Amino acid sequence: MRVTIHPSQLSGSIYAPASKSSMQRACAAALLATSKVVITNPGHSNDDKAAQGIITALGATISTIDPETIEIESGFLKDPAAIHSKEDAVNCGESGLSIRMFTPVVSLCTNAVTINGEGSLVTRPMDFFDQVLPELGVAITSNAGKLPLQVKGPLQAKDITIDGSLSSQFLTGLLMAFSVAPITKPVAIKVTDLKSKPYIDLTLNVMKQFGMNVPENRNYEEFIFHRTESEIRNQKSEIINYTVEGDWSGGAFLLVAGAIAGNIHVRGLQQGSTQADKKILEALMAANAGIAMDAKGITLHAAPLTAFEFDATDCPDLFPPLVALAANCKGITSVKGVSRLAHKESDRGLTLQQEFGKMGIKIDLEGDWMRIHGGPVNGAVVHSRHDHRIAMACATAALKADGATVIEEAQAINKSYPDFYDHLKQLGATVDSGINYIDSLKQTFSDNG
Ligand SMILES: O=C(O)C1=C[C@@H](OP(=O)(O)O)[C@@H](O)[C@H](O)C1
Ligand SMILES: C=C(OP(=O)(O)O)C(=O)O
Repeated sequence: MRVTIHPSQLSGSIYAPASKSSMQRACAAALLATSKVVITNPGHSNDDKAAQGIITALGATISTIDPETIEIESGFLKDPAAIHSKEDAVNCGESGLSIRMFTPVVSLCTNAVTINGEGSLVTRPMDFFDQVLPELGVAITSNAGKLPLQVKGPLQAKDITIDGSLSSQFLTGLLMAFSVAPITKPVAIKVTDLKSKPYIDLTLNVMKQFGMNVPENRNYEEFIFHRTESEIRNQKSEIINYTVEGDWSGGAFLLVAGAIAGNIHVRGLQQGSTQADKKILEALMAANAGIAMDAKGITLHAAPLTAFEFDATDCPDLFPPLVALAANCKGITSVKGVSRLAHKESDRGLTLQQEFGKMGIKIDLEGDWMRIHGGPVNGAVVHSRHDHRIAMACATAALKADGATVIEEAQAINKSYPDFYDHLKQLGATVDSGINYIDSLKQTFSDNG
């Protein structure tokens, strides 16, 4: 799909989408719950759907109550001594979090399960599991550290040391799995060089809200599970209600759009959230954005923006919206943490440099630093590179370009924020989407032979 964004002035009010990080964790926690779970604001991104597909394959039943509410009944732990998955294969779609969080959970099963995925996920590194799972009694085969994986448990919770420098998502998965695995004495996961720490706060926060066995967090270096088997089984028996948080990662694009082309009001982003990408507020303030917060939400209006310095090591998903912001700042903005971007849906340091280069924005990559030279932004033909955040970054910057910007393979946004272009339109942006005139001519010619 090709989407054209025209330079636009935004106004009005919009709700941020549901957080896929919050929703996917809620799906894992619901699978591991022994009582019924009601989830409000479940989201409908591809990653949300992948997580729901996985827990269904593992044996959970999901019922839609209304567009805003689903119910999950699991039974996955009904025989804790012999956990069995309903199906012998799960598909994680394109979701890094889902595969890395659910692989340890799937490894609790006594039957062999194949874990696969699609798109960019097949090239993302999973060799962590080749090293760690055998130490926990799990037999694993992989395609030289990539998908597909096949695991056969059951996983045994034991003292272990892991490397947290590539991704926090592996630790999230181990924390979920260890919380239900039988133990007779305290067990510790030691972590070296943990990155993306706030995502672990989100994991622990979801576990707490579900009444799970939450480990003691010793300065993100050691996570100690103290509760023994009989205490773990004594989980909450009443219905668990969980509301998926608004998404600061997708919301960051709306906030930047408001800062460069607004006057808009963004609702549904909790200021007390543990989400890493809440840090976008600090960047907006450092850039002198016109921003005001009240109990109802965040108001942004276009104001002269200045270059800033920012460390995105622990919130790597902010790089794309930060580049859209920095492209509209006077001066050279420096963002730290480029090394965290190599293994996302694209190699984001490079794809941002290349796609924004087409829009006339120069980006230098200097070791772990990205230097973004402020605009003017040119309208151009850019490509999503099959990465949702690249598509949204280009679309956001395009609001202040000197002409129309065409985004190819623009449907990449469906991974996290399927309503993104519609939300821009609701805020008054001129967005043309669907098959355009040239595509329809091509289609006509091929139909006519
Ligand atoms: O746990 C999560 O929900 C996520 C963790 C982050 O990954 P890393 O821990 O690999 O940085 C982030 O980039 C990803 O989009 C979502
Ligand atoms: C990298 C991302 O997600 P994941 O790792 O879960 O695929 C993202 O949403 O930008």
